[in-house]
Amino acid sequence: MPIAAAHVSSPAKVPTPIFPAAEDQILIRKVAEPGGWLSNMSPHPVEYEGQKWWHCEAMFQALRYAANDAEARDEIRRWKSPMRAKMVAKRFRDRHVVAPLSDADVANMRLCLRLKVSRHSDLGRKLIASGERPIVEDCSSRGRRVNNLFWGAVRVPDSDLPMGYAWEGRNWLGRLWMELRQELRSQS
Ligand SMILES: Nc1nc(O)c(N)c(N[C@@H]2O[C@H](COP(=O)(O)O)[C@@H](O)[C@H]2O)n1
Repeated sequence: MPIAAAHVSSPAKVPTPIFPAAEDQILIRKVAEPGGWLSNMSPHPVEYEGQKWWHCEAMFQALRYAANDAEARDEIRRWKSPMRAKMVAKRFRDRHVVAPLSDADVANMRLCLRLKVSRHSDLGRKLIASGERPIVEDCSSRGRRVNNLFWGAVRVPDSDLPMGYAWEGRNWLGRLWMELRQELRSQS
């Protein structure tokens, strides 16, 4: 599987899907919660092109900047707090070479997850052990913002459904984890 960063492409413009909630789903919320190891904010360092990143969040945010934009990339990379790295990244947003929520952004997120499991093999095993359980980044507490509905999903109450709600969102983070799980399983 090629491990290389992607570059600019256009943001997706399709209606936000609704999908069912499942009893056995794994939720990505806060790092300290059970599905927290799947969050980009979890304290699992990754390495890419000879550089170490404290967590996927910093690397993912930095990949939106050109490889030779050392000012932006180095400033994002130095923060051990993932939220801080994410916030600092916004300072340089007028220099993005990868548009947030674009196909290239998704490809970079895929790269980050692959690097995470390739460096932390226990996470790869845990992922395979999760079987077919749906994985959802639950952004309900953060509201229906475009980025939340893109990387994750929010609960939509529906008393006719067994769980009492459905999900609204593209759930790209959850989908990429499920895609990687499928790949790892086929290799094992
Ligand atoms: N604001 C925020 N707080 C958290 O606790 C989060 N887990 C996230 N989600 C992550 O943010 C990344 C996307 O960044 P952009 O909003 O597109 O800049 C991605 O790693 C999400 O999983 N956000």
